[in-house]
Amino acid sequence: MNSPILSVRALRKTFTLHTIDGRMVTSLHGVDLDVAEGEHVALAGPSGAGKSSLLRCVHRSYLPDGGTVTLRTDDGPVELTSLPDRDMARLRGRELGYVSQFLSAPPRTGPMDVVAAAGRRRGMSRSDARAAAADSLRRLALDEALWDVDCSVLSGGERQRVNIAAGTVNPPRLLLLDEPVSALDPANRERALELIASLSAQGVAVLAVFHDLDAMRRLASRVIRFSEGRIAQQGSALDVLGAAA
Ligand SMILES: Nc1ncnc2c1ncn2[C@@H]1O[C@H](COP(=O)(O)OP(=O)(O)OP(=O)(O)O)[C@@H](O)[C@H]1O
Repeated sequence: MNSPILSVRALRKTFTLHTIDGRMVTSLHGVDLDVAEGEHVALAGPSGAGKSSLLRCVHRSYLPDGGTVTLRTDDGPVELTSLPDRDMARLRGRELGYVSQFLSAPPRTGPMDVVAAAGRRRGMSRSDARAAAADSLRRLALDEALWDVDCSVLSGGERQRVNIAAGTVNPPRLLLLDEPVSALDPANRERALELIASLSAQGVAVLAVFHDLDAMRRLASRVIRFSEGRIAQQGSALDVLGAAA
């Protein structure tokens, strides 16, 4: 493997459920994984296995309880679990992206502004960001009549396309995807998967959760199967998922 973009070592996350007598739930029991430049790693496994917890710990929307998450950046390796919040916010703009199933857009903001703002955060000029945003929205077939309407009036599938466009415009070095195409109809899902597939050729490292075996088979250079907060198996999509539909 090329020198990894992302190295996760001994990552642990435990939640304390204060409303249920302080019961502890451990979602990650010491996970190790690397993701190389241009590699697309898909996380598989049953509900509750720890897939989203891993993405959130890498993005640091969850603070892990132990272990390290190291991202290779232009300024060298950066250990994310101990990074000051301000530096973390800066990295999230330039180097690390997260696309969930849900779009979170500021009030009274339209798709064009949301996607162009993502391009600006990743260092593009205002005009380049708007041109790239138009390109992405067109590629995902979002009707141009919707580009300036408030995102809150969009359908679930339209919002997901805005989210994918924002996550992939001038893409970051590492992109985390958590069920990004779950609300898309077949034709729009196809466009979104093609866009995501094209990221590898640009050297973008992707760590993704899809509940859709077909998407994993098409996109993943490696599949990691989680079980109860641990890596149970990893290998090619064929090895881990089998050939059956
Ligand atoms: N914020 C939270 N508070 C308490 N428990 C949580 C929290 N987030 C996750 N968990 C618990 O951690 C475990 C792993 O959850 P996680 O969301 O990572 O699983 P997953 O593999 O992504 O599941 P799914 O495929 O259903 O999204 C589950 O038992 C879940 O209830």
